Amino acid sequence: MNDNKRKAFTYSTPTIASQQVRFAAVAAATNANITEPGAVPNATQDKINSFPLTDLDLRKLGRQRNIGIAAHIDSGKTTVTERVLFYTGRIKDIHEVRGRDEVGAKMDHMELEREKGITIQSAATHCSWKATPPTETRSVGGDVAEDKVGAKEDFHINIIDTPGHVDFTIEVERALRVLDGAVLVLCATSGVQSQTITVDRQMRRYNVPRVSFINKMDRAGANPWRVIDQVRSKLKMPAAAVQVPIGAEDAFEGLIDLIRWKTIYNEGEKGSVIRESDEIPANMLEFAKQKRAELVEQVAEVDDEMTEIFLEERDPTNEELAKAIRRATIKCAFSPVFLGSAMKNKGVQSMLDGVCAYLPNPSEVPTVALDVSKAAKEQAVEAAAKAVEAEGEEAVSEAKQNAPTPSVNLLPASEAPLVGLAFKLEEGRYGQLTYMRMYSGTLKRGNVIFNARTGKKVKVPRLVRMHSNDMEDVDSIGPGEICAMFGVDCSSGDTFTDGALSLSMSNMFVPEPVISLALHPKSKEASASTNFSRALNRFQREDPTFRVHIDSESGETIISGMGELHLEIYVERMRREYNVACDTGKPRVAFRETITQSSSFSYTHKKQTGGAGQFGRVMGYIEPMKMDEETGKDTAFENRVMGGSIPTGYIPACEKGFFEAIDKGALSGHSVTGTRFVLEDGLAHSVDSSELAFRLAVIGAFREAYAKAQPVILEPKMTVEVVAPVEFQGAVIGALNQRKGTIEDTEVREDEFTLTAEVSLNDMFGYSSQLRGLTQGKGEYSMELKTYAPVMPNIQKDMEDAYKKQQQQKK
Ligand SMILES: Nc1nc2c(ncn2[C@@H]2O[C@H](COP(=O)(O)OP(=O)(O)OP(=O)(O)O)[C@@H](O)[C@H]2O)c(=O)[nH]1
Repeated sequence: MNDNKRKAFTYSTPTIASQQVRFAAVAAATNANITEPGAVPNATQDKINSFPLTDLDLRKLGRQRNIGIAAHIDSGKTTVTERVLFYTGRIKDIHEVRGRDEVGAKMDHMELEREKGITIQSAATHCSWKATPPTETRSVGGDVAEDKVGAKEDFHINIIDTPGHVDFTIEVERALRVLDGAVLVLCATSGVQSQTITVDRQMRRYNVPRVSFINKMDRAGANPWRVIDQVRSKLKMPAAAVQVPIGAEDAFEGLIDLIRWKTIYNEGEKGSVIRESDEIPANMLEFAKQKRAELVEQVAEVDDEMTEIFLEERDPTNEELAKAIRRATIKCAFSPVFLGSAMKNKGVQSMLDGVCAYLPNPSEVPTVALDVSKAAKEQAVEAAAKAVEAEGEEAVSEAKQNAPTPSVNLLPASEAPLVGLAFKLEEGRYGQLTYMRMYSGTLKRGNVIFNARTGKKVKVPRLVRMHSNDMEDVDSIGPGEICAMFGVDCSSGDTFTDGALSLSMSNMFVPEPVISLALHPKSKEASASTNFSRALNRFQREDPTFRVHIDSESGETIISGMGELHLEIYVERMRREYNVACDTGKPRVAFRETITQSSSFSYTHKKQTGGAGQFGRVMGYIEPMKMDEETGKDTAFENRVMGGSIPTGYIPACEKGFFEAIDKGALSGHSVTGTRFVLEDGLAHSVDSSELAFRLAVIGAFREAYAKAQPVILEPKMTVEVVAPVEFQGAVIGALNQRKGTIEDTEVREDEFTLTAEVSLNDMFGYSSQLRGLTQGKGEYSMELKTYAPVMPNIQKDMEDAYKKQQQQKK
């Protein structure tokens, strides 16, 4: 080991000059579509830049972290969060998830969550933490030091504990959209699981840097090195441990910190006292050296400065190493791995130090907003036209239509114009609670703010900070913070400003529901009561993946969502919170239809019945469309009509017609997805044309084109992951084969195995009770949407025949 100088590790509180450099660096590193502030002459950007970060802002932001805790189901997120709250002094005692004390974890505050022992809604909280920098010693001299951690407040951390179950994936999406960093919790035995892969994908979608925490080091079969290998191979994320465990499984005692080169033991009541020592156990010295070398090598792969040090064959100083880890983590190029056992109260404080040391503060995360002002749009259209001026009129017109909405970079300056994103709504005991992430400016109680989507003004009567379901009133909230407002009417995803600038934060990815069921109140009184519809309205406003519609044929209320558990929870909440007990129909898979090739249309809708006629002619084509990764949308209407052959006033009616037409596909009555409708030309009549005529023309045109575009029926294919004791492996495989599943991977560890298979959702009904029966209740499974794939031709034929018969009967 080299003579590591213990220089003070700064948390690199950014300077104003370094801000500009950072934007460029982070933008390049994360591949984000970011314009460097000031690079384009832009009045809005100039205005934003005229409110630079003050020294006070920088000091505050440097100590601010907004983090999420995300993982596969049951990895221990809630248990970890509970420990964090205890060690930071936010809660006075620890209550276990499904604990015997019947209190339940603080963060699982819904009655249902405590009963089922799962997290359903993400909960927000905040705490203060006196972090020990990775290059400093916890003690003030002496070999062995004791320090009551958390005694002195320092870093301010907002935490969101998210559900692990895939049915509640929107909660994870929402949280990651507004967080600056995350802790990815992994189980030391089960490693990277299916939902870990989903969470990883979501983190990448929003460029969220993460530290990893391998939990459950006390479990039989715990093997952090295998888990780290999986993070590298399955998640393709360079990662290395910054700690080495002392002892394993039952004998897991403590950790060796590979940067500070110290041993760490949790002692005292519930592990709240940390004992540190410079003495590395002799039998571990070689191994620890080897692991530190591995850490340096991994970081050198992704950080230029560390590469140089590596090539010089020099041992980096602790400070150099910690800084390189920080740079690489913020670029999302590396994840430092911490180890511990939340349940046995070990390692959580060091992980928290890691959050403060390696995850970015709000000023280090590029924040892009769309400039939706009229002036900016006009400027963008002009610039787009100018760029293709030489290519002729058609190119100019196309460029004008496709001109992107200009974007600007926000700075989290407290004096800057206010911009905040309402990322989550919750109807609580005291009315609607709107969670906001503040991106710039300061929000004060009593302020009047503007909803960028609706243009409506609202007054903020009450501002609170959340601590699970408890709240604390505050007078103002600064940039980079997370808070909640009371009494502000809006939808999830709305942007709020103070009216000084017309800005909108980009949209959130909303996955489409995969399952639906019919729902009716058990009693006539309940059906007539307003509670039934009030509950459904509330759930829809809170959760964009929960949808309700009335089936036009049966008149039944149909609810759709992300899985059986998702819908089951809402039915249960309806009974408990609204006193409406409901009967449900059999869950049905949300099939879809799509086209497999382009086809053109030229369609005239013409009706001459006495008085005014109807006339509308539309020409163009439909084509397959891929899903937009950012928004999750895969249908679009594109207007390319030039020269006014269809008057612009009729275009919205055409668009309406398209969305009406795709609501029910011609093959099976399921909605049509993956389709773009391009309207190129048409004809109108000065007297007989109307909005209705064009709407009907588009519906007719779509039908004509659809039949020629080789349509197919799609079904959701799921990735199913089963973990069970080895003796049940044969039975589990047999049952999945019967369900026409394709086994993709099996991994056997000492006494349990993990199996991954692809199975149609339609073949998965009743699997949880079957698995319970097959494995004496010891098997667990999780399931998530992998893809939509065409159903087998014979099934498509059966579905088409059944739909035709149903249509004929109606006639
Ligand atoms: N052996 C062991 N068990 C743990 C540890 N941490 C959590 N558990 C247990 O694992 C189970 C799941 O823990 P939770 O904290 O609810 O996990 P979660 O990830 O929040 O679960 P969901 O929110 O339902 O996804 C509980 O029974 C915990 O007691 C640990 O360090 N070691």
